[in-house]
Amino acid sequence: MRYNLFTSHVKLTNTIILFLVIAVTICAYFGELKQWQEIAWLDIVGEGGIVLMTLSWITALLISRPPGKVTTLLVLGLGLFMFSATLDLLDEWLKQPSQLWLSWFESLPAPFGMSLTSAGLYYWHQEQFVLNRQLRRREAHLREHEKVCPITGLYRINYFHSLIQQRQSEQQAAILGIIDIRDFAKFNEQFGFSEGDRLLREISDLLVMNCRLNDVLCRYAGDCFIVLMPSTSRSQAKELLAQMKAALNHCAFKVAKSKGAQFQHILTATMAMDLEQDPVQQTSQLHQQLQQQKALVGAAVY
Ligand SMILES: Nc1nc2c(ncn2[C@@H]2O[C@H](COP(=O)(O)OP(=O)(O)OP(=O)(O)O)[C@@H](O)[C@H]2O)c(=O)[nH]1
Repeated sequence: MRYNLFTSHVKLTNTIILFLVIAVTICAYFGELKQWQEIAWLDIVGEGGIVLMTLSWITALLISRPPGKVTTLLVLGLGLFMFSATLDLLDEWLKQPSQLWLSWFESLPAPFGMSLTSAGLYYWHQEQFVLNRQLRRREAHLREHEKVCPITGLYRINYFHSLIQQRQSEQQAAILGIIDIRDFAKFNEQFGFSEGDRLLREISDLLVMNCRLNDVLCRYAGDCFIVLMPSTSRSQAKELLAQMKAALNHCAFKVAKSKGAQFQHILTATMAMDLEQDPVQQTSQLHQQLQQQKALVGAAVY
């Protein structure tokens, strides 16, 4: 999710603009234009770069983060640093009178801002710790957010393959499970693609809730999910998948603009992870097992 600078962070955005206006006003009011030959262009490039980079960091923070203590500390800290840097930059064009309060005004905000940024980073670390706990069961040893499915928030299948590889290199056994929603194409046709997306999101949340702490759930493709269950016997894995199936079967999904609830029909399959076989082959073998089950139960299962 991206945040709007002018609606989600209106106070912080105004504060940053105010910092810039104050810096320019002070310099314009007290300063005196320098002669052309007195201007150090190299300093302008360096100091201008610092101001622009700080502004771009502030913008990136405001776009990426929700309002709250961490965002406020980081943005105010960087804003004060940018304020000092802007005064420093404008000095290159304007001679400032050597008044003590003015030099304090230029020097003090930067260290104060850096202290605020440091406090913000400390709270960010704590926030991330909590988020990491929430992310368990969705990811294991890696974090590569370009591999995450934006609809369900789950990692895609290539991440799952890297997990298998990792376990193979550590000679650690696991059971692989697959979960498929029946007739999802019909659901899309009947209620629309965006309701289909919402159903996929709800299903993945429910599946994550039914996983144990060390299991990792990923999206296989379309309406199919795959789970890695470490240190698990085949019967435990079957029991776990039966619980997931029951949870999904009983979930009364309320479709927008429809009075009734929709219940899902689920198929699952499991297999023991092979410590030697190629991960891609293993997951497609598991998917094939599922297809065979589909062929066996056909449409009569409902
Ligand atoms: N809403 C939505 N639909 C998707 C997404 N990805 C794939 N699909 C749809 O999911 C459907 C999957 O179709 P199938 O593989 O035939 O699955 P199914 O209709 O459940 O059929 P069975 O599993 O055989 O019962 C297709 O209609 C795809 O267009 C997605 O991200 N969002």
